[in-house]
Amino acid sequence: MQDLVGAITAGGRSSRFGRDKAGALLEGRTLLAHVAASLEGVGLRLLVVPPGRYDLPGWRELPDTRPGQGPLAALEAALAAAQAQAGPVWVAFAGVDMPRLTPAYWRALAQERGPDVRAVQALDAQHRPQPLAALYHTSLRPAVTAQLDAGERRLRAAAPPGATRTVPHAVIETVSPGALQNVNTADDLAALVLGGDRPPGR
Ligand SMILES: Nc1nc2c(ncn2[C@@H]2O[C@H](COP(=O)(O)OP(=O)(O)OP(=O)(O)O)[C@@H](O)[C@H]2O)c(=O)[nH]1
Ligand SMILES: [Mg+2]
Repeated sequence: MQDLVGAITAGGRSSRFGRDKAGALLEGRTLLAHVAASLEGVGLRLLVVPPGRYDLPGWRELPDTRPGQGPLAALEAALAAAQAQAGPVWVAFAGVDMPRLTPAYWRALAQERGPDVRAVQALDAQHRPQPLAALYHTSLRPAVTAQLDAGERRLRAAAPPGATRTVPHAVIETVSPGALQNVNTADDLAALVLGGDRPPGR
């Protein structure tokens, strides 16, 4: 994991959750702390967030270059900073709301990197590629900038169809059960607390 840069995008409004979901507690730790723990082994840690919002030791705060423009804009900022600080490198890009991510999850994705690959994504139970909790190479930054300049805001646009590898859901469930569970609402969190096994609700 040392050769990965970790980036957590944490500038959302949690409008569906009703209060800042990054600070919500699950098993005595915040959701943000759970996600950060999954990336403890990476070489460089970036938190894309409005300045001063969180105190996350070991993580370097990185302000949005296009504040409030969503996770695709946060990915642009992360790829640019990763390239500037570490050169051409893979970025493990996560949201604040996937507390079941683990180092084993990221290792499973990292195994799919290759010379002609620019993004690696997990497939959910419906075989849909998951754009958060995915790997993106810094060489995608110019394409992401062009997409944003053209008005694109969907994170899923970042993964180039011809250069994206996917990891089957069955593999994900074997190495890191429930890793894709995503907390968008209070009910999603309650389901996790109860050990429920809902599909990701993004
Ligand atoms: N840095 C940054 N992160 C963002 C931005 N918008 C959303 N995110 C993050 O993207 C991730 C996934 O977004 P959502 O699950 O929709 O979270 P959200 O936008 O806070 O929640 P809703 O308001 O309910 O959509 C979360 O980790 C958010 O914090 C943004 O403009 N900048
Ligand atoms: Mg979400």
